[in-house]
Amino acid sequence: MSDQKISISNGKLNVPENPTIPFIEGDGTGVDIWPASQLVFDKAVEKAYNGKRKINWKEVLAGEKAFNKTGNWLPDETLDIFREYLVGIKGPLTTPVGGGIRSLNVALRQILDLYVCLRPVRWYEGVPSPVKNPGAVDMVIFRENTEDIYAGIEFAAGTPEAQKVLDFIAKEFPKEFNKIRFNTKEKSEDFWKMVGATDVKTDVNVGIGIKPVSLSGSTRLIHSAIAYAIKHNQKSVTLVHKGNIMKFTEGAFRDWGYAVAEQYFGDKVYTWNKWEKTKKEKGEAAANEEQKAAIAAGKIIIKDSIADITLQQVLTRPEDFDVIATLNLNGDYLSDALAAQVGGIGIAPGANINYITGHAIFEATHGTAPKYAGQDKVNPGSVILSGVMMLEYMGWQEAADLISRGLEKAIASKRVTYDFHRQMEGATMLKCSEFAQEIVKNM
Ligand SMILES: NC(=O)C1=CN([C@@H]2O[C@H](COP(=O)(O)OP(=O)(O)OC[C@H]3O[C@@H](n4cnc5c(N)ncnc54)[C@H](OP(=O)(O)O)[C@@H]3O)[C@@H](O)[C@H]2O)C=CC1
Ligand SMILES: O=C(O)CCC(=O)C(=O)O
Ligand SMILES: [Mg+2]
Repeated sequence: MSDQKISISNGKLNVPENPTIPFIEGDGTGVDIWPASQLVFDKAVEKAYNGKRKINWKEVLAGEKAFNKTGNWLPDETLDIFREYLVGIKGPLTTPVGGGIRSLNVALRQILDLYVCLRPVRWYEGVPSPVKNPGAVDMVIFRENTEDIYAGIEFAAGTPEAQKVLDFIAKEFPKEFNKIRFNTKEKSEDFWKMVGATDVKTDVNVGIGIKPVSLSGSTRLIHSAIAYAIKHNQKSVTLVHKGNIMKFTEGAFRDWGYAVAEQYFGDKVYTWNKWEKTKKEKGEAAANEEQKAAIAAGKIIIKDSIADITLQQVLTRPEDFDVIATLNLNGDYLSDALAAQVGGIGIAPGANINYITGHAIFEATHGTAPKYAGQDKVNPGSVILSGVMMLEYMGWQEAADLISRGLEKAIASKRVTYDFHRQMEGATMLKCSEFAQEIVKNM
């Protein structure tokens, strides 16, 4: 098949009839999920466009497969191809805990500057859920994808690098240095007894991590979230942060968020920042009246919520949340927690997008689930729905709709993979590949 590239001009994607789309199969359960997903995508495109359109899949390497074949975890060629072809899709990649390589998933997002991690969370009729009213869960998470502690600026305890940073803080910021508990490696025997250990002779003590959060990084993420809320007629955007504790990173994210809303979106939005101002000047009743009028006029409410209570409230009052804009780590936690409410991680899709350059890589929210690798067992729904997001992004809505419908019907007929089967009464358990075929049958 000829090599046709997706391109972008004046902010609009140009998608040829037979676009080449690079994909990464993924580690672990990637070998099961990818072929199942590709089958669904190809059948949907064929059915929607009677063979007039077809995706030309191009495998690119990353993770274990890349390392085994090339000695490199993330070959430059893979990055070049994603740059060149604009839109791609990937399976999960393994990241070891503690030592070893840094996350390839995070590296792809950072190197290609895919600053929005977009994770919609909605319920499909019939999907088993631990909450009473899963239908009320309909949120879209905009997770900042390039900064925060994911920048990976960390120094292991006991290394000369960590010591250098500690020495710098001791010299330049003595007050802050004293806030670092156990800031010296000189410890007496009594000290080690006090922490519950004996016989410890080690230089290892304080590991250091740095959390960069910028005005530019926050602005572009929050701008995208509000623009999305306007385009999709959403009622609110909630800025989720832990700004009471991390004042100049997460607190700044909130303040910059309100500034973005007021500066760029003017009378399309009403912010809680404005509510506070009116309350101070004219009292609470006047502020409430102002907000009520803004809602009646169809304005989007821009509000904020502290991260810990947010994790409770998305469970207890999900109808209060529409679009959520948040920092990288909060977004990671929130997306797995929210996925649980609507059927779990096996059906939670996502996309990494740069809305300016048009680059996008679609990927599941879950990881490699290594204990199930190669068993043809896990739910391919998360990658399949990420593919639905990709088709929508390309403007191939008809193919996207066919897949959504096929998935809904497969679930309604209770023919599902193990994760849904264990929560459903009277369901038939299908393998990963069989569930994909079931979706195709129901398209
Ligand atoms: N973007 C990416 O590529 C990501 C990669 N990772 C990486 O994946 C590896 C494993 O991470 P881990 O924390 O175990 O998280 P995983 O998401 O891989 O797995 C955790 C659990 O989630 C459930 N699960 C995961 N995938 C599916 C699926 N397709 N269908 C049904 N259930 C599923 C399983 O639950 P149960 O046991 O209940 O059946 C599984 O044991 C790590 O190396 C991590 O860094 C993690 C997240 C994202
Ligand atoms: O990169 C990883 O291994 C984990 C990433 C992750 O948890 C996520 O993107 O949600
Ligand atoms: Mg995660």
